[in-house]
Amino acid sequence: MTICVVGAGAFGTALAVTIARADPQRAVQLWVRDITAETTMNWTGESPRLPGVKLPKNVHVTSLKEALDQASVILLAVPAQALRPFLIKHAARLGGRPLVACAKGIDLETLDGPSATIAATVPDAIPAVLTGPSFAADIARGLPTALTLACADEAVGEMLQAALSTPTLRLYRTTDLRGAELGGALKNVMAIACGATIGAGFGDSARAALLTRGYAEMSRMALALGARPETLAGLSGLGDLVLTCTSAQSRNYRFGLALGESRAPDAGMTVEGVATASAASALAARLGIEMPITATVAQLTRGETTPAAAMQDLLARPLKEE
Ligand SMILES: NC(=O)C1=CN([C@@H]2O[C@H](COP(=O)(O)OP(=O)(O)OC[C@H]3O[C@@H](n4cnc5c(N)ncnc54)[C@H](O)[C@@H]3O)[C@@H](O)[C@H]2O)C=CC1
Ligand SMILES: O=C(CO)COP(=O)(O)O
Repeated sequence: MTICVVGAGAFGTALAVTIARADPQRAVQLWVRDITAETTMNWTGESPRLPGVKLPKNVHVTSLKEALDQASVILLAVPAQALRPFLIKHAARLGGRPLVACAKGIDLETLDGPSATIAATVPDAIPAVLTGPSFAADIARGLPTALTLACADEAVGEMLQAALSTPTLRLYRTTDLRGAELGGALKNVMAIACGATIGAGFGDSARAALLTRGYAEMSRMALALGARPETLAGLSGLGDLVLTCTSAQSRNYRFGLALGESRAPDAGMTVEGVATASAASALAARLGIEMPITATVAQLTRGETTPAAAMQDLLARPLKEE
């Protein structure tokens, strides 16, 4: 099986590295969008997004479009808002095989998750999703990690699970694409909320409340869209929520922390929760469901409120049953 990973950022590189290490006989293509990126990575032997992680010999960095044609499985590790443009641009080269979305977000323009985006742009591909609690740096260091592989086609799901699991990266399987991808997308929004809460000095109890009520919001949206509750309770939902809302390794959490501390966030980071907060708010309005934390994070990221005012508004909401 020929595996091609699209996007040589932190996550794409970590996946390519761990898959390649597991079987030195297997060539893994790591696709970058231009020759400059290809030359730089071949020269340095690493990705600028994952410094210090040397690429094994069987990872081949390439910008050749033919690498897409030749792959039997393609992992899509570009940011969520870049996924649809990438798929539209290369649709003719991507059909007829599994496309595994690794991005965690909701498209701001269509309000679709990655699997619906694949279905809409490359209708004859088999959409799959790889998601769950994992920092790229941890995967690349070979630390133990467990993720969710979602694919509606059970046989293809089993094939992908076997092909992408490694001795340190353990994949669990589900057919609930919607639930898996929504957990991954929405936990980023909650991580911004939790970071802002800690940054503003509201304390660990407030964070636990936000994490828990955030989980209720995630489940509400996912169930409204046909997801299964057990998916939300699994690695891709609760698992990733806990990781991202409690670790300063998370860029979404750090972005929130900066907002809470009234300082500028680090520049140039991929922070999926920013666009996804607005997309999820719009989707909640379309579905007619309440997602107050998500709406608050959307306002925060657009500069329409402050952490202090946001917390006051959340606390002042009408009292209700849990
Ligand atoms: N970094 C992490 O620990 C994890 C990230 N993810 C998810 O993976 C996705 C990507 O994140 P990172 O790799 O961390 O971001 P990153 O910012 O490190 O890298 C993104 C990469 O995508 C490339 N890219 C953007 N548009 C492209 C296009 N049209 N064609 C080819 N390449 C393109 C960029 O050049 C960059 O190298 C996000 O949705 C993130 O939520 C998921 C799990 C862990
Ligand atoms: O998705 C992740 C962990 O599972 C990575 O989180 P960040 O994008 O917030 O760094």
